[in-house]
Amino acid sequence: MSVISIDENDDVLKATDSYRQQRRNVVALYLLALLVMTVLFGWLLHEQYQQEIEAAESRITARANVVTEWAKGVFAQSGQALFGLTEILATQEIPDSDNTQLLQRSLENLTSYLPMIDEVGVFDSEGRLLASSRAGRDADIDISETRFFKVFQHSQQRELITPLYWSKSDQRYYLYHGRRVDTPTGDFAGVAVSNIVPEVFSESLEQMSVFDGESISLVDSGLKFIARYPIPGDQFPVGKQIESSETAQRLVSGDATFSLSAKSPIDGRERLFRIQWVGEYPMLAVVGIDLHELLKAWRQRALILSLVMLVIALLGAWGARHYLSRLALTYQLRQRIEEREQARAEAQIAAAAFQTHLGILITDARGCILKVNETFTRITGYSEAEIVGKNPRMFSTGLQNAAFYRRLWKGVIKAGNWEGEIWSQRKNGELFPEWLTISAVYSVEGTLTHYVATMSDISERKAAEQEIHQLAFYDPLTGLANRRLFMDRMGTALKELHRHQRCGALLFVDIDNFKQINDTLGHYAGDQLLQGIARRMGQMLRDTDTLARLGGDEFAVLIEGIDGSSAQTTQLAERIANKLLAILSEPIELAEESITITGCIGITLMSSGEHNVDDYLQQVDMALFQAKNSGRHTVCFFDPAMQAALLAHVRLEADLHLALANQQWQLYYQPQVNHHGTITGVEVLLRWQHPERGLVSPGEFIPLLESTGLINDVGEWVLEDACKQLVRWSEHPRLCELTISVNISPLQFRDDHFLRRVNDVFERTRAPLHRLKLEVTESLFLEARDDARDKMLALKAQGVRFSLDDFGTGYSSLAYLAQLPLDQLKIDQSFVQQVLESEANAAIVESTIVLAESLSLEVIAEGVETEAQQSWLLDHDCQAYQGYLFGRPVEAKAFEAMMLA
Ligand SMILES: Nc1nc2c(ncn2[C@@H]2O[C@H](COP(=O)(O)O[C@H]3[C@@H](O)[C@H](n4cnc5c(=O)[nH]c(N)nc54)O[C@@H]3COP(=O)(O)O)[C@@H](O)[C@H]2O)c(=O)[nH]1
Repeated sequence: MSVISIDENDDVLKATDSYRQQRRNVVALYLLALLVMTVLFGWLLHEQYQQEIEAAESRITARANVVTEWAKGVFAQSGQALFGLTEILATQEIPDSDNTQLLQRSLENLTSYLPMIDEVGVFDSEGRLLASSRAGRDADIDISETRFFKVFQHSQQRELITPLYWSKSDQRYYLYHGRRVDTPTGDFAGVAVSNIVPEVFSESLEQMSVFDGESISLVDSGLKFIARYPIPGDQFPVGKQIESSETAQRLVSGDATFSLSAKSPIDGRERLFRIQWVGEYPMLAVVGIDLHELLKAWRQRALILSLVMLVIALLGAWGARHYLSRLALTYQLRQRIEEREQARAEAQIAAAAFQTHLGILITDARGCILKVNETFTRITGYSEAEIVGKNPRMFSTGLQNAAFYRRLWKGVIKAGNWEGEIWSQRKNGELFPEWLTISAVYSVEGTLTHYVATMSDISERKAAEQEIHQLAFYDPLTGLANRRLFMDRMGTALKELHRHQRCGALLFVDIDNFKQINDTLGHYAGDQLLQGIARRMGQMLRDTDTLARLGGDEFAVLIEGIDGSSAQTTQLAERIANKLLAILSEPIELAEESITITGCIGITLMSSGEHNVDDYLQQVDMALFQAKNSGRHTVCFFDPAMQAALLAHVRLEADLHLALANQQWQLYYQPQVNHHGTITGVEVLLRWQHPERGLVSPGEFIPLLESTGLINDVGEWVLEDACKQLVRWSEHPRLCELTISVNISPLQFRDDHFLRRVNDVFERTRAPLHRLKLEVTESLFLEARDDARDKMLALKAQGVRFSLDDFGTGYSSLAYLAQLPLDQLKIDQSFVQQVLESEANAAIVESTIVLAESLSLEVIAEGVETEAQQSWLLDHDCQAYQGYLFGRPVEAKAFEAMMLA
């Protein structure tokens, strides 16, 4: 396995890239230098070539000029001779054929001093030969039909030279130079013609010195050779036609002088020619220079330069190659060094890795242990010497079956490795969980060579996981499932329930007065109690049931998988609940005391319906609430009606929050009378004018006001409204004596701000406080008695009076009652209404009246509905009454109307 890091791989790749880049740069540089050198040398050679050509051109131009001038001289000489001859003939008239001898002699004289003229002849106006410088010339010669003659005959042309003309009679070429002869009167008299022989020009050209490869030619207007020098071979072919369309074209286009390169028709050598007309004559001077000869020196220089370039290129190539091979060598060396470094690093890493916190075990392909590391020894307790040569099978614990190992090896063979949790054993026999990975190692050829196993002891981790699991899902005090696990089990149970169409039951168990036990015996005892209860309930329930502690003294039991009707399930759940209550009520030893407790159980049945976990929890909660409300040691099943009531309760509570702001509160007044039947005062009773439900009774909403804390605000409103009423009545002569009794909830009274709020009301209303009576109940004095008493005293000091409401229903300490600043005892209507039927009630009422008398308190009986009841009360010295007999609670207006009627 390679242990080269990604960074190192990057370095290797970078080095390779850099090497390749350098190699490319060197090659590119060399090619660039080669290109520059080639261009430079090429330019140099081209320049030199141009110079050679230009020098040659100027040389042949000068030579052509010389030849031209010279040829012109030849024609000028011929012309002068003819001019002289024709002038003489014009003045002396042309002799007739009979006396031409004189003329012939003249002509002979003429040719003797003009060597370029072979013959001079004179023709008459009919074209017949009159005389010739050549003796014995045939007199019948007639040139009248020649174009040459006709030019003179039909025009005023004075002089004309022909191109090369083949003389049939002489069997040779001539250039004929003719001049018109006129009569003295100026008419056409004939033509004097001189025959110029081409050889004249050849001989003259021979006199010229020419360079190697240079040629000088005279060519007629029909591009036939007249003369040339030098002449290849013995004889020059005068009249040889030159086949050069380019030359012909240039001549036709009117070029008087031009240069061109062409192959010589004479010797076949490539030449640069200078061609120009010889004046006005039908002759061209052509000077050529052999390009091969001309460029000989240039070619030599080009060759030398090319050789130099080749040498430089070769040297450059050699240098570049040398540099590249050095570069390659450096790169290879560097690579080798890096490979060696990497190999060393890998070896170090491998060695370090082998001594890792993981235990490592290496076997050969047959599973024979070859090597283990120190960590392995530390984990298992086996030293390398003890284990090498053995098979790892020795670590198997038997906790994994054969199928497990089959899967394991299948994984190793198929995927090349396997990893997982497995139990192993140490040398001392201790079993421990380990995380094991097994990798198969193959050679380059693909043969299995080794197995490498790494292992880590995960016993601590497992223990920690177990602890975390325990903390997360179990109650640390009782070891029972906690709320989270219970919810989870509920979810699973519901799914099972739906799948198998079974029933289940959910029970909530609550210990009665657990708080008191905690408060009185201490939290340690409370904990012991909870542990004891948990143990007992756990022993009683089946393993398939789930018992959980949800918090505080609240336990939950989940009973699953009940096969049967809902009636059977109900019976079973009830039986279990009763058993639970029974074991709860068994005495338990706590803080060296034997305690007996009771509990309440709420039950809801679960079936495959539409309810979810939350629904069932809500239902069982309600059932428990119901059970608790029904008294101690009770079992209650969830009842949908109960749910509806609770829902209504919840809605009512929501509406209550809006009632004050929406002015939905009203005060009703119920009269209180003395034994004469005179109304002495009223009790104000709160009513809630609900927008949908109509008038709601205080029995429904006062507990809600108390549980929500709204009682303080609403109670303050009642007091303030009552005080305002007192103020209003105090101004009315027939109402000013009335007292008003206001009910004060114990919660309201106990509030820290009660006194301040009441005083604020008094401040705001300025009510006559001696007519205000506050009705308090006995429950006010169950706790924080002194505080209640202090508040009463504070108010009493301002003139406020107190009535003890519902007297007889509580557990008041009479001794303490005596210490309270009370003014009145109010006998509860439950006693009053049964006073005639129940001796016990009558006895209570009687003793209450006596007690009030002994404490110097007034006494009033409430709930008086019949005259018999009033009569009985009067007989027993109760002289104040309240009840439907004297008037139901009514609105202020109705009450006032009744009073004033
Ligand atoms: N803290 C506050 N408590 C209040 C306030 N207003 C009322 N209450 C308390 O609510 C309870 C129920 O009151 P209510 O429904 O108004 O019933 C009162 C009378 O209507 C009823 N009564 C009076 N005479 C008779 C009778 O002859 N027969 C009969 N069946 N009932 C009768 O008794 C209730 C008055 O009781 P009490 O206060 O004990 O004198 C009730 O406990 C009220 O105290 C309030 O503003 N604040």
